[in-house]
Amino acid sequence: MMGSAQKYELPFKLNNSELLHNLSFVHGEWVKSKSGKTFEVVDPGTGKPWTECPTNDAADVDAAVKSSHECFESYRKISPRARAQMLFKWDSLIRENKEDVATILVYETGKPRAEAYGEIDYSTGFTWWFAGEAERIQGSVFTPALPDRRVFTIKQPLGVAAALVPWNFPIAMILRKAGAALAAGCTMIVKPSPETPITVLALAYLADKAGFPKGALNVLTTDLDKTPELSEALCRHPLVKKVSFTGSTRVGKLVAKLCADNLKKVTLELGGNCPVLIFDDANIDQAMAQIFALKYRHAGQACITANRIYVQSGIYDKFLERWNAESQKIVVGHGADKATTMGPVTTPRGIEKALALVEDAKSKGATIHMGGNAISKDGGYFFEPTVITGVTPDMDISKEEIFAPVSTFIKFESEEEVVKAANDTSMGLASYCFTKNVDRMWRLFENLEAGMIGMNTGNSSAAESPFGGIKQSGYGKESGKDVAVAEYLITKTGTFTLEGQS
Ligand SMILES: O=CCCC(=O)O
Repeated sequence: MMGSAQKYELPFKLNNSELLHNLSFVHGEWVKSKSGKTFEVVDPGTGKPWTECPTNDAADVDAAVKSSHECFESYRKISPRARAQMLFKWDSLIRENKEDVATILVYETGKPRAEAYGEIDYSTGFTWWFAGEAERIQGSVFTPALPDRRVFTIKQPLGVAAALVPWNFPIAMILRKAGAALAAGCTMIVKPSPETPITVLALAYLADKAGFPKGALNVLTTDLDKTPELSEALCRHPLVKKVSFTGSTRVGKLVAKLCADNLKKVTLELGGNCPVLIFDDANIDQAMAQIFALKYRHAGQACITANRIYVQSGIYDKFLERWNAESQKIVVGHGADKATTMGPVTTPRGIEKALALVEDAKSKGATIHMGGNAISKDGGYFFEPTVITGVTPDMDISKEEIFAPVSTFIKFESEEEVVKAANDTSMGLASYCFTKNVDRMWRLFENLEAGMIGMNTGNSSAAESPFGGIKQSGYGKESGKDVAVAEYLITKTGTFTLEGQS
């Protein structure tokens, strides 16, 4: 690691210290930024920096893109089986280094170790899945209306892709995007979030070890200030043909605008404001277990988390009582502590936003049943598990992504009323419903406006299921059969006129 040993004390020890890199990775080399500037990587559980990474800016983009493009020219011709084998090798190496990768993840995101393991298991689902997908990319052949013609389609990789990824699930987001791109025959440049570059660099190191050629997966790190400049340079570079972004709707619109100038293909996984509908006839144990895990996953910092929990009046009091009792049991602490069941939020901005949302709700008449405050503990960014009732549509907390361990409850009477309320948002990422009435469930599946519907199910993200939203939650699909790899392919149509076939 560059100069960090003297400047910072590493707060953990790895079994395989080779995994730890804090320079950008371009064309198989560990490189500094042209400016030589760096930014600090902070442990959210203590607020202390523990390493630094290059602050790349627009001046660093061309070399990285040219490397990716040079690699693309040969990588596109590698057989799908060879691409699958590299993805499988990458998958095995990540699994072999699971303990260490989890440690880095804990010290970058703050999530508890058990959740870090969970993220790695979830994420290697993508490498495994896309290894399989690589060999199943196929075109078609058919006879059109004109009988002397034959039409065929082939699928070809788009070219260099750029991935702009968030900090909440840095392993899952990289493997979901890079898995699809590399399976398709594209190369990729990743711009990790400033909070989680080291996790991403460890994955790049393992991709290199897995045999991917130089330039197949480049990583350019940068800080918060230079993120817009670096991202814009990537979106505008003529050799970048595709951009995949996961993050806020506000930034997603900027990315779409930048890419629209050159009609680049874009996948946008944007904000969520996901409703949960729990009906009187639901299995309360099932709903509790599923939604509790969903809500408190990574201290509420998931785009598909439960943002608004609607409970029907017949079970409302009982459900709330159980929710409060379970929430009281949460042990908030550093992700590396064995007793911890919920870590800090990842950034101080997360604390500020949660406080502002709670304050706004309170000022508009909501009741705070528990929590509502930051926890001052060891310098970390901790927030109390918080339960709020009496939430109304005019409150910011019911309009915005909370991204903190704050649960909001709303009582409802009828299916019609709750569907209207659930859909009353510009977002459409995921919705969840709990009922044992099959007809109602089917209606909810059809009537809820979201890209993913959990039916008696909380978190349903999986490599084999298409992931993606509608409305202002974005467009395009990641993961799932055919659709995710298709985001990185073009379809070329050939038409052939056949003579002598009477
Ligand atoms: O936060 C967004 C991604 C969460 C997931 O993949 O389940």
